[in-house]
Parts: sequence; structure tokens; C-alpha cells
Amino acid sequence: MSGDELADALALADGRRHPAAVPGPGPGPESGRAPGHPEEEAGAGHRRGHTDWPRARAAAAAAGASRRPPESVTVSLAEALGHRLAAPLTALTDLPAFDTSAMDGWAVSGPGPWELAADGGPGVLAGTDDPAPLPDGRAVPIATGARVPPGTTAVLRSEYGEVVGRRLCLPRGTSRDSSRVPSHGTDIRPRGQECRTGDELLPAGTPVTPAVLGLAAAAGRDGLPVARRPRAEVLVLGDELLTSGPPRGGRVRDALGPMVGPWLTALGAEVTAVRRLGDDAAALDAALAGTAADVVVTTGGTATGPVDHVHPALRRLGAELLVDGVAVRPGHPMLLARLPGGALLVGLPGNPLAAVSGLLTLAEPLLRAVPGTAPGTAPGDRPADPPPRNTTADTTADTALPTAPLLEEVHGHPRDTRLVPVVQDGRGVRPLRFAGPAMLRGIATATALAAVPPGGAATGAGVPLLRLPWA
Ligand SMILES: Nc1nc2c(c(=O)[nH]1)N[C@H]1C(S)=C(S)[C@@H](COP(=O)(O)OP(=O)(O)OC[C@H]3O[C@@H](n4cnc5c(N)ncnc54)[C@H](O)[C@@H]3O)O[C@H]1N2
Ligand code: MOO
Repeated sequence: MSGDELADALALADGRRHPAAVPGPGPGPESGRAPGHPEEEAGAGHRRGHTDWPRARAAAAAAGASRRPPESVTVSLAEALGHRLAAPLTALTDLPAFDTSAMDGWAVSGPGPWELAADGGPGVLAGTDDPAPLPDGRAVPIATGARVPPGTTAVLRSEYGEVVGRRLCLPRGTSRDSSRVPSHGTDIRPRGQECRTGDELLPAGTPVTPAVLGLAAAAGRDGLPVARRPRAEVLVLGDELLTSGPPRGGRVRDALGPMVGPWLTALGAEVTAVRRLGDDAAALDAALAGTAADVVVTTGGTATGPVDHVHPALRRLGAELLVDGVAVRPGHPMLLARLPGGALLVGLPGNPLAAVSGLLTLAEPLLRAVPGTAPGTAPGDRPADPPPRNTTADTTADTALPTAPLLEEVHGHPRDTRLVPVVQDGRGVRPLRFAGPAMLRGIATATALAAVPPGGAATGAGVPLLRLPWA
């Protein structure tokens, strides 16, 4: 029975019509039809023991949470980006560190008019360490950010003053209650306005964003204590893979080596290596036994073909299978295991979109749950943008997922969750074409994967979204 026939049979058995192409051209190898791709029915007889999708995500999160809290390392500001603070960020200085002029103009002492020094010079510039005291009735030019001289009562903005000879006055006709008449402290940023030395500016665990780097530098820090990220090693399996040029001689280009490492980085891991092992069982045994990573991610070799070495290697090693197959399409052969040394292994199926499904079903919740994992990149970390009106918690998953209404019906798998590449379109999401298990063309333009429940989802139905780290 062909994949199409099998899909038809399953659809009939479920009282459904054949899953249609949504949207796009008719069936065919290049149709790129999204929902209900017949290949996704492959292996329907191999589903025994498959974990349902929300439970697989929960199991991955539990496995990640069971990892030891990571050690703290102090790194330069540039290196700290994307980590989490391992300790509170405290200020090494008052901010501002001294009373500072907020404007270009004149530092003035007492009510005007004021007398300017004979040799005005450039006045007090930013960076001047120790300006001379300003006697009552005097003024001196001052630049934004300069330390105000002792005795200064206010700063008069350059556009509010007029210099006549050596006298600084307010423009003729300025009434006494005008906002231009400087009162005590006008346009002076007092020392300590933002913080005092020793103040806690941010708590431990805060994601280090570009804004945090700026604050840390302003507060006097040269480095930051951060939680080390979980180390991830990627093992790409398959003799048929080429690392350059177009497919030839029955071989295909390795699409996962270039994709999985950066994807794991975006999910908060420190990728220590991407290694291509071919279909060499002994090399896989050695790599798994000798890994120094916290998380090993394999690609390919999860099924039951003659050179699918992942299950046999895990058996030989005495690994504990935590999830052995997931009721999700594509990607149902994905697996999660704990190696004897404690490292976790995520086995991604070789079909490229199935591998993406495994990344978001297992690797993402796992890495997010590891203490100290980098932030802000995980799909559930923030609401969809723009925030969908009907955001609700998906309580069946380990974390609350945002939801958005489908702009087109998506046919479901009879029993399994379907992960369908979608693009945000206004307040809803639109399923994309070219979403077959071996295709990346759809996901490359997607903003999320929609989790379509068994049986499908009608137009307008809210579906949970797994947002892509960069979308
Ligand atoms: N008898 C059964 N056969 C298969 C089943 C099943 O249930 N019963 N499931 C199918 C499904 S679904 C998937 S997904 C794949 C998973 O297979 P593996 O994880 O063992 O992956 P491979 O056999 O190594 O490769 C599958 C496919 O993907 C291509 N591939 C692999 N690695 C890469 C890569 N790095 N870049 C690009 N393409 C890659 C590979 O050439 C194959 O075409 O099993 C089905 N079979
Ligand atoms: O359909 Mo498989 O599930 O390609 O991943």
C-alpha cells in the first residue's frame, strides 16, 4: 500500500475525507502540501509505546530540570550576552556618580542675571574632574554630562539664556513664573538619582540582554558572573550525506549539521561540537561513551533500518530510554534517553522537518528546564507578536503555550498531534506549503509550528504555537 493509499484508508476509517492540500497546488512530489501529508502516515504500525506529545514535552522538561545547577563563571561583558546572571547585579558606583548637567548651557549660582568669567573658554566639559567652585551670582558655560561645579544651583539651557557683554540674562520679557526661569536643581541630575553604590540592580537569574550589558557597564562592571550553559554535542549520522555541493550519486546534502547546532545555540545551549559519524556503529558507541556534553543530539538513525544505529547503541551502552517514540507527525521516531554517565540524549529523526519537530518537542523543553539556560529564545517565553487576543494556557503541555486562531482548516492525524509550519498573519496563523517531513522550505519562512490536535482543527480554532527562536 502506498503512503497515499494508507492515508486514504486511515481517513476513511476515521470517517474523514482525504486530507487536502492546504493551500497550494495539487498532490505530487513538489506539491509541498502541508496538512495531512501522506508520508506522515508511514510507520503507523510502529506506534506501540509512543508517548503522547504533551507528555513527551513534559518528560523532556523533567529530564532537563533534573540536571545539576550549572556552575557560575565570570566572563567579559561581550561573552555574557545570552546567559543568565548567576548572582545579583550590584552597582559599583552611585549613578550618576556626581551631580551632572543634563543640558548644554550654563551652570548658574543663585538668581539671575549672572556674571560670566572674563575668559569664558569652553567652560566645563564632560569629563572635567574638578571644576572650580561657582560663587553666588556667577555662571559658567557647561556641557551635557559635565560635573557641575560646587555652588551651582541650576543649569540654564543654552536656548533659554542671552549673553550681553559678560552678563547672562533671561531673554527680555521672560516672566518670573516662566518655566524657563531655573529653580533650584533645574537640569541637574543629582548624584545617586538612579542608584547608590551596592544597590541591587537586577536579581540572579536575569537574562543578559544588550540592555543589561549597558547597565552593567554604566554601573562599573567589567565582567559578569553567569550560569554556564548546558553543553550540547551534535552527532550527525548517515553515510549518504554530502557536506558540499548539490546532491549527486544518490547522496544528499547534510541539511542538519548546519541547522541543529545554531538551533541549539538559539535555545540556550553551548554547542561544543558538530561531528559527522556516518553510519559507523563503533564510532557512535565511542562518541556516546566518551561524551563530555550535558546533552547529546543525534540526527538520523532512529528508525529500524539496517544502518539505524541509535537504538542498538543505546542498548549496548545500557542507556535508559525516557521517551521512545512520540505520537507526533512528523518525527514520531524521536527519542530521549539518559546515558549511564548522566548526559541526556535527544535522538532526532533524519527527515529534516521531523528533526525540527524533535528539536521543538524534546530539545526545547529540555534545555529550557535546565537551570541557568539562556532565556528569551524559547517559544513559550513570550506571547505571540502581535499578542493573539485569545491567548490561553495549554495546560496539557509542560509550559503554557500561546495560541492563535488558524486562518485555514488543518486536517489532523487520526491519533497523533501534528506540528505544522505556520506564519503569523494579522491575529491568526496561516499553514504553509512545503511542509512534508523531508522538506525545509515551509519551516524556513515560518514563524511557528502549530500543534494541531489529533483529528484536526477548523478555521478559527485556536491552536497552541511553538514559536521559532528567531521569529
Ligand atoms: N519501517 C519504517 N520505516 C520508517 C519509519 C517507520 O515508522 N517504519 N519512520 C519513517 C519516519 S517517519 C522517519 S522520520 C524516518 C526516521 O528515520 P531515521 O531517524 O532512522 O533517519 P534516517 O533513516 O537516517 O534518514 C531518514 C531520511 O532523512 C535523510 N537524512 C538523514 N540525515 C539527514 C541530514 N543530516 N540531512 C539531510 N537529510 C538527512 C536520509 O537521507 C533519509 O532520507 O524513518 C522513516 N522510516
Ligand atoms: O514522518 Mo517522519 O515522522 O518523517 O518524521
